Amino acid sequence: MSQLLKKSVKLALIQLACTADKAHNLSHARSKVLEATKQGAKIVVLPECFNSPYGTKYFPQYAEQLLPSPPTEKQSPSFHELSKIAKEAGCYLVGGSIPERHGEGKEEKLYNTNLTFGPTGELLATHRKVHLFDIDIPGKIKFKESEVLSPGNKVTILDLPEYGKIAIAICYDIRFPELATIAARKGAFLLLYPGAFNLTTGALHWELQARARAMDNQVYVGLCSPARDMEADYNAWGHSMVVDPNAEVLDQLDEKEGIVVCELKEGRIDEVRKGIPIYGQRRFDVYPDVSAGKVRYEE
Ligand SMILES: NC(=O)CCC(=O)C(=O)O
Repeated sequence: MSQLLKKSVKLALIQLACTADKAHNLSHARSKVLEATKQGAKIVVLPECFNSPYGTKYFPQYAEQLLPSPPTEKQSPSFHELSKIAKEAGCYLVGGSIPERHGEGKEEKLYNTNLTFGPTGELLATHRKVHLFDIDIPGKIKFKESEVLSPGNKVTILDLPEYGKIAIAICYDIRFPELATIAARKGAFLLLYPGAFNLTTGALHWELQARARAMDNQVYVGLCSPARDMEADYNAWGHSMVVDPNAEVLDQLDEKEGIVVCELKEGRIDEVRKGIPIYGQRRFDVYPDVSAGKVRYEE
């Protein structure tokens, strides 16, 4: 069996206390990433909307232009700061997400976009949230990202030469197991979701979704939330966590700011898949319509 994870690696999830002050969020993110890499982390993840409040009214105000790439400092301070942080810390930096503005006038669109940088500061991948968070649970929570955001249209998988492939998606994307399954079938050892669940759905589904994606695909899963702020319009669930390929929670935070650092072990995926060998037992002859088919993805 081929090793999906070529060598053990430490993953850090930074549950950042995000504020309305973008410059502060960026410098705070820098100090937390450096703290994580001092603990040996080589892959570091920031939360969804880590440099702005989370809410449809905030997205236009905080949006940055990313294309054509590279943007200028003025067009995207976050792009430049994340690139510098990745280089200074010498890590793969999965930069949570930021609101992105693309196009002008009637053509203008906003996206919820992840930027991922490599240890020399180069941009490795972008992922625009594919499934927008539109829900309405009477008396509990109503949220409609699609009022202001447009969806992305690809599965995002990237190859980290020393370790193997990882996949990135954003928050509500986790509810659509197809993205995860496609990424795992294409060889990802780790599925990462910067995300900001809330007090209603977080309690119900956050851990369940993380463990389900790990169990279905027998890969590592990391969910990285902002810290909870009860003064903010949107109260994030927190509980950033790492789940192993056997769907066991390796570590998780509570709702406060913090860092989770976990070692992802070479050989663990193979061990789990050997014990419960669903990978070799699929019956695509019975359900050919759910095989990967024509999927738009980027490596
Ligand atoms: N930011 C989000 O996409 C939130 C998703 C969420 O809370 C959920 O229940 O799903």
